[in-house]
Amino acid sequence: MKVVKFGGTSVASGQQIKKVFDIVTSDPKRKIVVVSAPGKRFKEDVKVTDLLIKCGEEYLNNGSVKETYEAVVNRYVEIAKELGLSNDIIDRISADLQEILHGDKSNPARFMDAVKASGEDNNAKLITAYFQSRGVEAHYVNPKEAGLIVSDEPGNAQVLPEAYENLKKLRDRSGILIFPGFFGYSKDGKLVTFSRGGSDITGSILANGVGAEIYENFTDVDAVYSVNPNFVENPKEIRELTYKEMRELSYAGFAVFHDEALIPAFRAGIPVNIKNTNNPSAPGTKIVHERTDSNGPVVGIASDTGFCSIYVNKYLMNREIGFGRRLLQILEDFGLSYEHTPSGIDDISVILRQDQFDSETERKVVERIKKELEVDNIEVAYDLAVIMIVGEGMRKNVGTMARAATALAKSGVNLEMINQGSSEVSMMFGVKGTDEKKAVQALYEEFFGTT
Ligand SMILES: Nc1ncnc2c1ncn2[C@@H]1O[C@H](COP(=O)(O)OP(=O)(O)O)[C@@H](O)[C@H]1O
Ligand SMILES: N[C@@H](CC(=O)OP(=O)(O)O)C(=O)O
Repeated sequence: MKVVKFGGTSVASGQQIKKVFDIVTSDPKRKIVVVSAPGKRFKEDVKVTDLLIKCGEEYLNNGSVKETYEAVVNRYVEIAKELGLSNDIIDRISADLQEILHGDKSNPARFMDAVKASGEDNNAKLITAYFQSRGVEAHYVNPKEAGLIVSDEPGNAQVLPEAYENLKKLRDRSGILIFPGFFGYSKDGKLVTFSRGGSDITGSILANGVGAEIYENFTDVDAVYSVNPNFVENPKEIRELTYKEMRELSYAGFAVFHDEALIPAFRAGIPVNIKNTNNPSAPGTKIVHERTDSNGPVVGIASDTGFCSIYVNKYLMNREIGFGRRLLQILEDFGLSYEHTPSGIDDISVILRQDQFDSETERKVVERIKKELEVDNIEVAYDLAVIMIVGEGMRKNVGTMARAATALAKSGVNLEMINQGSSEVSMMFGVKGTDEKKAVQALYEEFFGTT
């Protein structure tokens, strides 16, 4: 049995959904189909999830959403028309959205989750109707009824262990099961969404639950490339990656697959195959425990922006027991999560995502660090980019750090910090956000270039 997930671009139009139908029905093992909300049809298009967020926020702020509401419904109307479906399905979708928008708003985060999730939920219903219209036995499955139980963290849910046992029962159902991605239900029955891009997570959970032989994740590229294709033209395709490599790369910016989506598949030893809906015969990229392919030391280069760093310096920091713990405790007291902590003998930097760090929080954090840790110097820097070079081969290869640092220096990029992951599968470079593209291109040329 295979679990197959189709991303937003694969279900963005009637034409795309016809491709989904062909792919699913071409292999009888493709039984469980996870779908996203309609995504972008072209570069400047807006995803239905983003329209829904706008719609929900407008409703919370002023109660008037006519234009945005119509923009959402129109996406489904266009799809239904292209697929030759009757108006019944559109009536169902409009009624559902109206009910959600007129529902309980006393908890805005919960309200927004319900609005967002309707994108995948209604698309799953529409796609089921299309499969049925083509004479195939297909059933829409609601995550509540299937027992996809998650933690009660709106917009950031995590699967709970009991979900897997519940989902196992899907194996016994007949026909093709169409399952909406992106959300589950808390123990007390409240709808909760995963973080953005979370339909990948749903697919992985289902693959684990039903013990699938493979989790196929269909998107709009032929493979995972060794670097973001928006930064380098025709980058090298990656045939095979280990779970560890893919997790590091997706965490660090490879938007093609959600970093949290690897764990459920990894735990059950289920390989993941990333494939292209527009070119399904291409082999795609396989994510496995151990790869046979021997790339060079580096398999991929990922980057992301929006980081800040808190640099702290204190003479004899290395001798002061508990310094690191007390520093991180201060951050924890403010509910701040950190990403990296490169350190030296007398100094340490803590890298955070800056969207959680406003000026008032910065003032209070800096004040406490100065007072409680009696540091010699503290500096906060904003708008950093973090670049990761990743590859299992780095464990055995000497000199990768030197090659990377030299390539960056030659291209005139100033390194703000360096960190080597303890697993030796990744190296992190912090640079100014404005240098991100230049740095990625220099590293790509060094490790994959032909010159
Ligand atoms: N290293 C990479 N390899 C492949 N695609 C990447 C990479 N980094 C970023 N991307 C982007 O990820 C996109 C696919 O992810 P996404 O837009 O979430 O698709 P979907 O709609 O299928 O969920 C690609 O179109 C590409 O622009
Ligand atoms: N539609 C949701 C969930 C998702 O996974 O979408 P996509 O498959 O288009 O990345 C989002 O945009 O976040």
